[in-house]
Amino acid sequence: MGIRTGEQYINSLRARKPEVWLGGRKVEDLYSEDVFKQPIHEIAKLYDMQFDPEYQDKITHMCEETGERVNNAFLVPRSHEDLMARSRLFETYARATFGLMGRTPDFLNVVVTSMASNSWFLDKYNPDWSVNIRNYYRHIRDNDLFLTHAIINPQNDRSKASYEQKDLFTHLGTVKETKDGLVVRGAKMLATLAPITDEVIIYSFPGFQPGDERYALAFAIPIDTPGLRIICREPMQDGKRSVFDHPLASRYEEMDAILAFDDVSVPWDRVFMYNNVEAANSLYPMTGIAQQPAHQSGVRGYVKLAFATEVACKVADSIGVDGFLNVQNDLGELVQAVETIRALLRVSEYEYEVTKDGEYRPAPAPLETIRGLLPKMYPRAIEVMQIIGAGGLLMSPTGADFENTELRPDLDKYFGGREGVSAEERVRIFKLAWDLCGEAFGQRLLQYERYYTGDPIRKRAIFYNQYKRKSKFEMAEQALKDTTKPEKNLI
Ligand SMILES: Cc1cc2nc3c(=O)[nH]c(=O)nc-3n(C[C@H](O)[C@H](O)[C@H](O)COP(=O)(O)OP(=O)(O)OC[C@H]3O[C@@H](n4cnc5c(N)ncnc54)[C@H](O)[C@@H]3O)c2cc1C
Ligand SMILES: Nc1c(O)cccc1C(=O)O
Repeated sequence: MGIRTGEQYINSLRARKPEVWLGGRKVEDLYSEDVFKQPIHEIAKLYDMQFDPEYQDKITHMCEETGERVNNAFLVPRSHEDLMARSRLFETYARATFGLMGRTPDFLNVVVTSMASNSWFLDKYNPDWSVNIRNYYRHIRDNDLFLTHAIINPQNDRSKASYEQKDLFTHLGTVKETKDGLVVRGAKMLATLAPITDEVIIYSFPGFQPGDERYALAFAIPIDTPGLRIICREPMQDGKRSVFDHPLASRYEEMDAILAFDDVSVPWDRVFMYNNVEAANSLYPMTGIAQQPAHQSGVRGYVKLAFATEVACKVADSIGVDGFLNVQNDLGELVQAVETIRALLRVSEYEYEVTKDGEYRPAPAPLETIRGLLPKMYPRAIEVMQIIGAGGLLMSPTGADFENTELRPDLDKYFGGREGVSAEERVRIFKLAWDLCGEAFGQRLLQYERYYTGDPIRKRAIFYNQYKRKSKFEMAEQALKDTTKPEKNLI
């Protein structure tokens, strides 16, 4: 089939009945559920872009294996141009959602592409596993599927390993093998957008110890597999708020969920590994599933930071405060942050690596630097927005107020901005800002930037340790050598 339309995505969603729990009840019809309606349409728009002549060649390509048109997320990069083709896809999808939706289909499709194209390392453990992941890649590529993932254990007692938790199956683990496959039980988090996806893939960050065998597993199943329960967090909005009042929260809410597996059967052909601590710990380093998706999240994070910066600038301009030195200093800092991320992305794309199998990967150090900087830069952009918008952020009337003819003259008089900025224009700008910096929706966006890639503190520590392993500290050694020379040799 190859690329599918938004309508095809929606139709397949409507044909499924995953077990989704929301606010204490089972959702009967996902598509009619207010909270999911708009996000479903935002994802559908991305699918439709694949058929739009303006975007088609930017975000899709002809698959060599099938001769069908497929999304660039499924492209195994074999040249610098391929890397840039992916970059164009990431930026096109990110711009379509202002970088506010982190887990658009491209993210996990890139993960699976990387796993499949580097699956050879699994052969030494079980050749079926690498065959399975490659077939799975073909399946999602040729059906243009949308995946969620859950790679973290629920936060129960982080001071203990999985096998030491109160119940052996608090964290997701293998219960038994059958002739048809594995039976798995327990929970995994934090599956963003799970209710409105086609499939879920389970794997884990490295860090397994002996004793963790039953938890060292990776597999993928349809999201409506019997026994899989999707427990949604409290929604950040009810899905009925007006686009005028909540221009972003009403459209880009990404639901997050815990996945509880109640003796779920995973067919053998969907098992990518199990019962193997060494294989599970090798998954990240051997497959590039840190590097390739970091390219997507770097581009998306760049667009999101640039968007937040533009909104902060519009807030300042609309009330005439951007002539003040302190405001210019803060806004200049945000623009420099955006430029820093843009530059890091370009460095990662131009100083690419080529694996021994000829796969092109963006350079890891600049991408890891983005991962280290964005969790500080994005919250700072939000803080600057709050500081510049000040009391006005809390003082926006509603769209309904603007429609009231008795009230309207007062609104036009008291809510107008600087010369040339009408009341409605100023209020609209402030509402954009409030969704980002005041609403629960905006707080989630901030938490996402802090944690989407794991704990930023431990990530930075790993980054430093890798630097230390590689670096010979040559300049420092040279300077030390110079100062140990006898004084007479120094000029
Ligand atoms: C909005 C959002 C969306 C997300 N979407 C997804 C998704 O789609 N799929 C997915 O799989 N994951 C997703 N994540 C989850 C993300 O991967 C985790 O939040 C992240 O890895 C951090 O893990 P944690 O939340 O369990 O925090 P913890 O690991 O529990 O950390 C809690 C605190 O304790 C400290 N801490 C914990 N353990 C240690 C230790 N051993 N040493 C030192 N300090 C420690 C941390 O520094 C931190 O301050 C998402 C997260 C967010 C916030
Ligand atoms: N955060 C990630 C994820 O959830 C899956 C795969 C990779 C990453 C990452 O940031 O490296």
